[in-house]
Amino acid sequence: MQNMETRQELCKYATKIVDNGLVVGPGGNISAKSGEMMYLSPSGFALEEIEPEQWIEVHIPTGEITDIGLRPSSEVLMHLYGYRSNPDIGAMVHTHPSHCIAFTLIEKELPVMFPDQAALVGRTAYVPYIIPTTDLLAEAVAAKVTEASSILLGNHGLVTTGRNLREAYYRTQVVEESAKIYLSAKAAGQPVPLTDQEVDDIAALESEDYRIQLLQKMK
Ligand SMILES: C[C@H](O)[C@@H](O)[C@@H](O)C(=O)COP(=O)(O)O
Repeated sequence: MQNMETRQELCKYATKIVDNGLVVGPGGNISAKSGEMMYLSPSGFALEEIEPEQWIEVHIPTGEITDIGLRPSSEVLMHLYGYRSNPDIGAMVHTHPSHCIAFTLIEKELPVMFPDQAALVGRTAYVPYIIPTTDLLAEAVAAKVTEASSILLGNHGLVTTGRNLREAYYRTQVVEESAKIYLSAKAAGQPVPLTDQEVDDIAALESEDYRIQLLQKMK
């Protein structure tokens, strides 16, 4: 079996995603890149039920799928185009977090509100509702993954990217927490986000060390 380490890592984060309520039932799909291959969840599975050998191998340059008798996620194009669009991406996580979806029902642009959000995620992009699983949605997401590591999908969910699964997963958690904070602040009054200058100051501070410290803190 090729790339057992990547497959095991995928199983680990698939379970965390479910345990943290970021999807329910058979929702969501995740992938990780290894060389020219991506390993993607099969379609219709609850993420935590996927066994290491069931992750679907897809050749990123050609889109060729290694046949193991399971269908790849219906969002295969979204993952494929994402890796093609931004070669720095090592993992992609698509979830349906409830506060993110609620946020997109009333707003589009998620403001940057607190330092960990600025440092770990930065600005979140937005794609209006497009029918799931379509080439159109895949193209729209691929156009955003060069400018943002998190993309809210209107009336649908969230896509995050990272250099690895851990980074993409933490970003999912932070964006969901941000949407939750925004919605509770909005219910109480008018949220006051960080200014552009304050966000840029965090980005300037953002030596790799600072990010790594934050990531370790969040372990
Ligand atoms: C409409 C689907 O739920 C879509 O959002 C899809 O991305 C999903 O979450 C699960 O589909 P797969 O099991 O095919 O990955």
